[in-house]
Amino acid sequence: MPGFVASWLSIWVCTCGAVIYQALGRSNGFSSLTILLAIEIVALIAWALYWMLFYPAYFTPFRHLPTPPGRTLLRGNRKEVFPDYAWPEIRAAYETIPSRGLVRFYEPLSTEVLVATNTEAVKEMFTLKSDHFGHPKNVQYLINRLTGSKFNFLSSHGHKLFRKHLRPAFTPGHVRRIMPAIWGKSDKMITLIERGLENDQEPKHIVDLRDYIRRTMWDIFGLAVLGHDCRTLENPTAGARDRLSGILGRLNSPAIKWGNFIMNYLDVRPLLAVLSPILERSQAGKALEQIRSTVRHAALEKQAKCGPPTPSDCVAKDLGLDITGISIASGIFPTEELVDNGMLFLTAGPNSTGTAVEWAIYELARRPTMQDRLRREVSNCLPLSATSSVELVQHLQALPYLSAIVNEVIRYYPFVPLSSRVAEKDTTLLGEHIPKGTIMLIPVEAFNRDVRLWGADSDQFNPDRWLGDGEGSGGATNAYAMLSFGAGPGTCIGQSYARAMIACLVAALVRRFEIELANLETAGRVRPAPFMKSEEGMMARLRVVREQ
Ligand code: HEM
Repeated sequence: MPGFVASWLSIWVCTCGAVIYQALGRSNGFSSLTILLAIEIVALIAWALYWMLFYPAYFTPFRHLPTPPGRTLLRGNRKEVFPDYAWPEIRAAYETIPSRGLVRFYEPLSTEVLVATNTEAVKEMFTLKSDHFGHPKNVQYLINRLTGSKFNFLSSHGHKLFRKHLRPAFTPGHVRRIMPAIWGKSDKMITLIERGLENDQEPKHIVDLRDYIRRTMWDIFGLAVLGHDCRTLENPTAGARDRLSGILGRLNSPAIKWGNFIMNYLDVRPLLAVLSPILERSQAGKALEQIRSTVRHAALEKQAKCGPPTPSDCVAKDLGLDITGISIASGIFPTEELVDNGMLFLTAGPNSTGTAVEWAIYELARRPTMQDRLRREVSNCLPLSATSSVELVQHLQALPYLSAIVNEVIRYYPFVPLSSRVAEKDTTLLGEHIPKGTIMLIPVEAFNRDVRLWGADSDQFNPDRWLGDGEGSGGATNAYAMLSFGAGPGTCIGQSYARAMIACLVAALVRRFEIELANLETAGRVRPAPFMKSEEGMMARLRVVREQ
């Protein structure tokens, strides 16, 4: 039973009790309010004892499932009530508790969740019964607040339509067509970094690569999603991008931690709806509103070109290669849905993709031989003196070692290392009865590095696994071994874009610069947040590579 239902129920029962007590005239001088409070406190203690002590030990329907030892009432199976990183303890449970696909785990205050520990459980949840399992309400709320989009509340029918009509904008063939635009922005980034290096008198100039990568990503997404050049590379402080990055960076603030924690027990969405006008006036709200108005403007401009939206009319009007243009050409999305979709792409894409580029740079800086090998491959395809023709740029995507590095970064550094679902109806999983409301955790990082799925070197960063026989699979033995993009009907629709963007930015950087990190020792530290992101970013020392 969800916590908030139980608490409301107990309060309601107690209130009735107090009223009956009062009606029977047995108050003996105590005020009815005192009695009411006393009864409610006793009931809440009884309720807490039941859910924290007796339920996990005797009443849970999952009592036959294995569970990590050493649970405490306050912290559950965690070491802290507010751990900085949620995923390592879940990964440990995955790796150390023998199970047949499900492990029982207790969050602080003994909230019970189930951890999926084999690919069969993931396949059933993500693919075979994807409409039985949705995103938990706190995750939905967070996604909607961060993306400024109502997308996540789509019905499964709405979701199918969304996927069907957007598919043409996400095929590998379409992404190949926009590769030159992605490369153009990557090239611009290199020119600006070089200019910065030339203007600097310091021989040991340190470049904040995170900042360049973020700006480049934002510009690329502006083009890919809206056909709009945000020109953030040229104007570093332009627009809402910086404020939005700041907001995403504060995801582990105490307010968010507390909010998330409380939402495990109480449904506070009505309260948040009341607070909505205040939240909209916050820095985050204003940044999102500014981006939303840019998206709306771009969508309306394209719709105006189109006239009455029938697919054939719109295609003839050349709405561009961007995702919004293609969505309008489908003729099915009303303006506000176009805006919601645009917001989702603009807020979900740049951060995850930019983070993957950072991790690629980190690994290449740690391994100069790997870096040289990649530089040779990229320079053979696209020599420094060559004009970046469309064909050459498109060929980048087919470079085996570059693709191997991109795939390995995505495997080794999943942006969302711990994914979650909630059972939206009574259902079954691996033959277990799963009551509605059960929270499921999917330890993505543990699957991505599982020795049983990837072999003995599963915990090493090794792009070679994606070459030769491993091409396409990385040598993994199961289609559900890599979960960085999710799986099933809700899998990341933007993965071809992500791969193309990571390939272009990494190729452009490595082709032009020999990269060392000034903060090599500390750059690998992960920021406390739900995402796997470096705390400091990549502070690089760059040496320009000259034509031989
Ligand atoms: C390395 C980069 C990326 C990673 C690691 C990533 C990861 C993910 C994951 C794990 C999901 C599934 C979430 C879930 O079901 O819980 C997802 C969904 C999604 N992603 Fe990505 N993503 C990346 C890049 C992108 C890009 C570039 C775009 C847009 C161009 C994008 C757009 C989306 C959308 C629209 C969904 C929702 C799909 C649906 O529900 O049908 N992502 N992404």
